[in-house]
Amino acid sequence: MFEEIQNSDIVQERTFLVGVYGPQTPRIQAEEYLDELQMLTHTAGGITIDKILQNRTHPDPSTYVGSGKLRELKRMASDKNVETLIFDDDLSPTQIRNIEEETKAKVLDRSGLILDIFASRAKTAAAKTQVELAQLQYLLPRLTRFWTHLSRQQGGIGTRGPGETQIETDRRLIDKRIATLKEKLEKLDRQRQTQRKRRSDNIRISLVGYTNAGKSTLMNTITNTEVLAEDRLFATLDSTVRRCEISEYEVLLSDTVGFIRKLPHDLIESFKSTLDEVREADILLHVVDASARMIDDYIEVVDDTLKDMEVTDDKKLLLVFNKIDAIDPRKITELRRVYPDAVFISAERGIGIGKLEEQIQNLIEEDFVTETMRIPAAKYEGVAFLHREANILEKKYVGSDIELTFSIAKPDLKRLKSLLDNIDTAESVIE
Ligand SMILES: Nc1nc2c(ncn2[C@@H]2O[C@H](COP(=O)(O)OP(=O)(O)OP(=O)(O)O)[C@@H](O)[C@H]2O)c(=O)[nH]1
Ligand SMILES: [Mg+2]
Repeated sequence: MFEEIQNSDIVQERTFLVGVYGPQTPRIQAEEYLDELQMLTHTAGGITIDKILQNRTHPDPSTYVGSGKLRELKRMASDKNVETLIFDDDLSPTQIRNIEEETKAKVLDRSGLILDIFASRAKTAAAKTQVELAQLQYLLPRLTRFWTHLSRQQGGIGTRGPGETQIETDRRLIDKRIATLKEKLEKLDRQRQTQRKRRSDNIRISLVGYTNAGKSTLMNTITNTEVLAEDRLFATLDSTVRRCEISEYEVLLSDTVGFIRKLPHDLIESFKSTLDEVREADILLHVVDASARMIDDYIEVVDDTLKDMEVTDDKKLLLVFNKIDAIDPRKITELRRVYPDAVFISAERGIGIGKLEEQIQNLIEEDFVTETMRIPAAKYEGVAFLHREANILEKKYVGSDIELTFSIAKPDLKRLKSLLDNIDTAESVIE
């Protein structure tokens, strides 16, 4: 499954994964979280030697787990040759320092790990810039821990003013870099916006969902192309947009970055622009891995993240359960009962795709609007699309114009308006 990373030339970092459970997080849930953390660790190129859970009302403010547990961790780590401890929750700078001092191990938290993965997977200029920005923002409050490391890296570059500490210099360097990156992102954003404007008359559909749900696979199945899809978390970091036809409608389908529980806040912020595709979509297809254990949790994380990003307003949302080839039919029946409006598919095997397209068509056609519009008579004759798609309710001549009242599907109205803008003679017959 992870053969590229398990290449024998590369010595994998040996890790322990550490979490807590208690009244707020039941043990079974905490175990599931650590399974996910293990998957993240694999994706980052690490190997999980053991998973350690402690029962606590809440994490210890100075050492996360209790001090006894910490000593035990230290002993276990040295027994098993483990150099890295990865914690399932974000750690404060104090916690990181204390744990490192006590155990002499390298300490990483969930956000740090996710940021690492994003950094290694980012390919385009936009994704790279976004990730670097997120990393620096994550680093800034943690400088107490990182400053020695940073001063080693940037030692020669900074101009350390008199009386300044190294941390202040680093902080200044980082602030400056953050400002540069933000400027760069704004520029990239403007470019993207111009591209988007050019396509604004199309119906737009976005695939959203938890990481590894099968969004890219579905994109490939629908559009008959090859977007990278693999059994790793965060295979996709950039949105890909493809033009395709769904039940005779020409649509733009976009594949986006997957969400995850406890997505680092800095990442959400910097990936907001990547999610513009989602923000501007007419329909969201929420892809869910039906073979996962805690489906409701996953759905909730995605719903919450979408809400955080304020992208769900005025959008239609279709729940798509994927990977039904990998589950017991009884589970499908149960899911159907709980989610009667959902569609069930296997993106990989091409099962249920016809039904999915039908549902999408229903959503597209669901809301017809009634519109009154004045069109020069010459144009009226020319636009075949109008005659085919609109249901004309009233027609009145006003001078050389025709005033029309008609009902039409919202996306068709968009299309019609852009056709009318681009036609200027009675002779042009535009489809
Ligand atoms: N059994 C089964 N596996 C599937 C199906 N669809 C996708 N997968 C597998 O699930 C894994 C993840 O698929 P992707 O399409 O990369 O998932 P994604 O949602 O794009 O993931 P990220 O880009 O990482 O967020 C891959 O190993 C796919 O082969 C399916 O219908 N059935
Ligand atoms: Mg993907």
